[in-house]
Amino acid sequence: MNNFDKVYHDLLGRIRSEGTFKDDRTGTGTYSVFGHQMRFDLSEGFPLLTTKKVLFKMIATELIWFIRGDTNIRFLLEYDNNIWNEWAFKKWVESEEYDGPDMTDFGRRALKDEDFNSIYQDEMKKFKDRILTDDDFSRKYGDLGNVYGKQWRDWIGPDGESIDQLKNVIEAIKTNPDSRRHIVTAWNPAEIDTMALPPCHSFFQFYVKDGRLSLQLYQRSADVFLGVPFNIASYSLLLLMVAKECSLEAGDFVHTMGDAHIYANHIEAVDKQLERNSFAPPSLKINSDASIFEIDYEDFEVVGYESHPYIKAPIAV
Ligand SMILES: Nc1nc(=O)c2c([nH]1)NC[C@@H]1CN(c3ccc(C(=O)N[C@@H](CCC(=O)O)C(=O)O)cc3)CN21
Ligand SMILES: O=c1ccn([C@H]2C[C@H](O)[C@@H](COP(=O)(O)O)O2)c(=O)[nH]1
Repeated sequence: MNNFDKVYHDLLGRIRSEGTFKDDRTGTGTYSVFGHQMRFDLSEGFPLLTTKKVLFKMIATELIWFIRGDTNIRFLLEYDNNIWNEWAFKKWVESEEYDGPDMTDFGRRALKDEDFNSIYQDEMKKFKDRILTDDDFSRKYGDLGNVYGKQWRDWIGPDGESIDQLKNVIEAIKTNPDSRRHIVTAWNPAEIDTMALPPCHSFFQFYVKDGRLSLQLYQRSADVFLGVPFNIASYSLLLLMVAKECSLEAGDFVHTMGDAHIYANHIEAVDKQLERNSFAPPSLKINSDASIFEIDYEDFEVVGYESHPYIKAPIAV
């Protein structure tokens, strides 16, 4: 087993053996542990898991969306990235303007009721088309509130001033590498209620030693089967980009989690994945000298990614 897949399988295995059942906001139910840490040494390759297929395009376009300070799903949909649809859709169907079929609790109902699921799929398709084609509609209902991108790039301070945390942290790494204050936080308590979902990957810190840049993330809540493979690759990609920007080598991505859970309806999928062996990890090339603020999805190249097939599982909304 390669080291990357191994530490991830260790977490799955730990939750399978020690995780206790816990109800959760989505009504799905989870097996959960509190407090877990994984470490990925990026000199060994790029941690895109190989025991199931993980879609790099979804990860890279979401990260570019954060870096641009964008909070509207239109950008994601332009790349056919559908991972945030449900949370924008929820705001739409709960709004005064929505007068279509009742979509209460659509996430869970779509799993249980086939007739409802087909009505839901129709409504979702109409919603996506409108986000892509209708500017006013998209401004109003495509926006997820002041989520990651807004806080990273345009945190509003007490006097209304804009704070660009990402730009500041990169400047500080370059000019004062030994600082212990290289921090970006998406957790803005004053704005949580504007957000479609309070930040899960909430807070990260950089660390420089011997020409190597490391990053540690605190993730308050971790959907270990669907979210975590994305989060690992996303922060590793961010680390590679910031390291390049600062002319440093990429060191370790340290992933610290609070409530690390497997949803009850992912257990079968997890057990299937746990039976698989890994391939050698891929590597990642950035084929451009553009700054992190200008980089495009097309500038990334995943080299040598061999994986087992997808394992489908429903997302808890
Ligand atoms: N319950 C939950 N888990 C999450 O991981 C999560 C949320 N909610 N809400 C916000 C974002 C959205 N994220 C998501 C959403 C969907 C997938 C997902 O379904 N992944 C599939 C393939 C997706 C596709 O093909 O479009 C996978 O197999 O990885 C992953 C991460 C991560 N976050
Ligand atoms: O990047 C992400 C975003 C979300 N998640 C998961 C973690 C939880 O399962 C849900 C959020 O629900 P809360 O009730 O707000 O904790 O989304 C993730 O793993 N990674």
